[in-house]
Formats: sequence, structure tokens, C-alpha cells
Amino acid sequence: MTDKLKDAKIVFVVGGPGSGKGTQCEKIVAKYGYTHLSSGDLLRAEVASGSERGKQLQAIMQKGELVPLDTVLDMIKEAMIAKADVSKGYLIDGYPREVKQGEEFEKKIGAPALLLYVDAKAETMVKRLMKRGETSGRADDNEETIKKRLDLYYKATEPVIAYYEKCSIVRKVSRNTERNMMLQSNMTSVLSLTP
Ligand SMILES: Nc1nc2c(ncn2[C@@H]2O[C@H](COP(=O)(O)OP(=O)(O)OP(=O)(O)O)[C@@H](O)[C@H]2O)c(=O)[nH]1
Ligand SMILES: Nc1ccn([C@H]2C[C@H](O)[C@@H](COP(=O)(O)OP(=O)(O)O)O2)c(=O)n1
Ligand SMILES: [Mg+2]
Repeated sequence: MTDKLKDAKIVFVVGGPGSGKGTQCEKIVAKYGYTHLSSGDLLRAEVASGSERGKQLQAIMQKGELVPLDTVLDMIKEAMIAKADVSKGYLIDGYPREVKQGEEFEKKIGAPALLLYVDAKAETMVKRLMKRGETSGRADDNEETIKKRLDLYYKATEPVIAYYEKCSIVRKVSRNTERNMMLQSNMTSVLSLTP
């Protein structure tokens, strides 16, 4: 089964909540035709289905916590396989959330070619999420949960970036300033929204 993904080009997209991961991924899809898989979107789709598993997931996400590793990984793998015949590569948005998740992904699916690090200041992220919360209908776009998501990001997810820096696959795009600070690859040169 995993054979289908043997030569898949994989890009992890990592950044804090509201840093703009989803927004940047859309731009890459438009330019490079990659398949965008947002782990958060996959989880929200499961919640929307009304399944028993979805109900459990909703409770976890509403608290700003992480859902169990295996659940997310299985969903991502399933979605990747479904697109394997047509995909030029995959943008895995919002995963890994902790070093362990990255290790498991590599064991069960494969190694990433690149990690795109979408960087934004905490203040910027909070402001954007509060604004998005006015219309998103997302149960976790509220002040209290945003704070928990941020704390968890700094504690669990930032170490993921340091982990992959060791193998020099991290490309950073800064969403704090008007212009992109770092345009280190073809991939990031398409990332040009104003903050
Ligand atoms: N002004 C400005 N707003 C942006 C930019 N990128 C994203 N946003 C807005 O910020 C909010 C968060 O962006 P998303 O792309 O949803 O961020 P995300 O990192 O996917 O966030 P999660 O879905 O919480 O993981 C959205 O309302 C976007 O419209 C940017 O470069 N400039
Ligand atoms: N790999 C993942 C991705 C998302 N989640 C859960 C926890 C997150 O707060 C929610 C929403 O994820 P999403 O990536 O859409 O949003 P944030 O970056 O947290 O704002 O889903 C998870 O537990 N594990
Ligand atoms: Mg998103």
C-alpha cells in the first residue's frame, strides 16, 4: 500500500496557528499543482461527518489540544494514497505538530524533501485568528483556545523546526513584514502576500 507513495515528493508546512499556512499552500497549489492536505481540515471534515470519532476529535480540538498521533497519520496517509496517481507532490499542512509525529510519518510514509516554515509573530497570529473567528465558525477560533494553541505551538511544534534544520531542509518564509525576508528556493518565491 505504501508502495504507491514510495517516490512521493513531500513538503511539510509548519507554522503557528494562524501564521498563514493554508493561505501560502493555496498559492503553491496554484503555481506548482501540488496536492494540499491540511491535517486540520481533514480532522474538521471528520467532525462535520458527525461520526463517533468526529465527536471525540471535536472535544480535543475545542480545548486546543492535539489529537492522537495515529489518528491524524492514518487520515493523511489515506488522503495521500487517494491522490497518488495524479499528484506531483504533497503539501502536508499542519503536520508534524511534534517531533514524534515527524518520526512516525517518516517510518510509515516517507521522508520530507522540504520543510516550509511559515513564521509570524504571536501578536500577528492572535490578531488574524480573532479576525478569522468573526466569520470562520471554527470552534477553536476564540481567545481562550487561541492562547492554548499558541502555547502548545511554542512548546511542542517549534522543536520540529530545529529537528529538521539538522538535515538542512528548512525554508523559512516570514509573514511579519510587507516583503518576504527569505526567498531561498523556487518554492518560496511564490509566497508573496502582504502581511
Ligand atoms: N494580512 C494578511 N493576512 C493573512 C496572510 N496570510 C494569511 N492571512 C489571514 O490570516 C488568517 C489565517 O490564515 P490561514 O492561512 O488560515 O492560517 P493557518 O496557518 O492555516 O491557520 P490554521 O488554519 O489555524 O492552521 C486568515 O484569515 C488569512 O486570511 C497575509 O500574508 N497577510
Ligand atoms: N496534526 C494535527 C493537526 C491538527 N490538530 C488539531 C489541533 C489543532 O488546534 C486543530 C486545528 O488544526 P489547524 O492546523 O487547522 O489549526 P492551527 O494551526 O492549530 O490553528 O486540529 C492536531 O491535533 N494534530
Ligand atoms: Mg489552516
